[in-house]
Amino acid sequence: MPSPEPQDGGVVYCLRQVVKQRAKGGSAFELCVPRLDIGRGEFVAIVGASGCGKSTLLDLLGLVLSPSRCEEFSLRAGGQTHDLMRQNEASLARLRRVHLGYVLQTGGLLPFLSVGDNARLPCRLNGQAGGRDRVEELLAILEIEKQARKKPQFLSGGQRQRAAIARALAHRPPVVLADEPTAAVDKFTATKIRDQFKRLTREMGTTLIMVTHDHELVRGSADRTYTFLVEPLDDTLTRSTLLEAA
Ligand SMILES: Nc1ncnc2c1ncn2[C@@H]1O[C@H](COP(=O)(O)OP(=O)(O)OP(=O)(O)O)[C@@H](O)[C@H]1O
Repeated sequence: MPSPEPQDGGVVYCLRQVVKQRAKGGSAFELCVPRLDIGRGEFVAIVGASGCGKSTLLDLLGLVLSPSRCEEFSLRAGGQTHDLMRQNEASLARLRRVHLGYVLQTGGLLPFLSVGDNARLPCRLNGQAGGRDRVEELLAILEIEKQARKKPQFLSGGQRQRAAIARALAHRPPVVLADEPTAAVDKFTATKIRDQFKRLTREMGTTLIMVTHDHELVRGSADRTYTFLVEPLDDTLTRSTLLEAA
């Protein structure tokens, strides 16, 4: 499968002193990312216990949340460096649509579309030609080509996750973000999906950023693993700082 862009080892995300504060009820949470550089084609795992800020970090990287403050927060994609603090909603939406792919915990497929139409949707939204062939190829590699005409509800959990992976990769984004993509399947299936996902993204030169609570799943497989140091600062404020795991 050809790469969409040359693998130049360049940085895709650059974060410096990024802080996101969230408040709920009487308590507040602060995610701190002192420094994070994510390279093209890397498989980066983000691991940690419930509530440590994994989804908050993924939502920042997915341009769904914006930092409360930062020194630098940029994305290199499409041959340009985008200062993410200087984009309006429309340009953030465009960056998301063109350059990012998502796999959600439960697939996030549209129930009224077939698996094939779900997977082709990003290509259609981006006006990309060749989506049909590309999706057929991806479904075959992911061993779900026989499910292409079915609605998601008729698939097993593992098949749904594979369909979500096909959809995330169909428009050849430089970055794919996956939030607990194997949480709903057994260990054997999770390992198989992880390996297929990793192989496909590697072949395409796509950066894969995967959130998981399951350290075992990514140990020895991810290029780098990050985790969090969680510190209660007082009765109402918890700070969680991103650290590279040993
Ligand atoms: N919409 C929100 N508004 C305010 N605070 C929130 C919101 N969503 C999450 N939080 C808080 O932010 C903190 C981090 O939550 P986050 O969902 O990022 O953790 P997580 O590691 O992904 O957890 P889990 O593994 O349970 O999904 C938690 O203290 C949570 O209560």
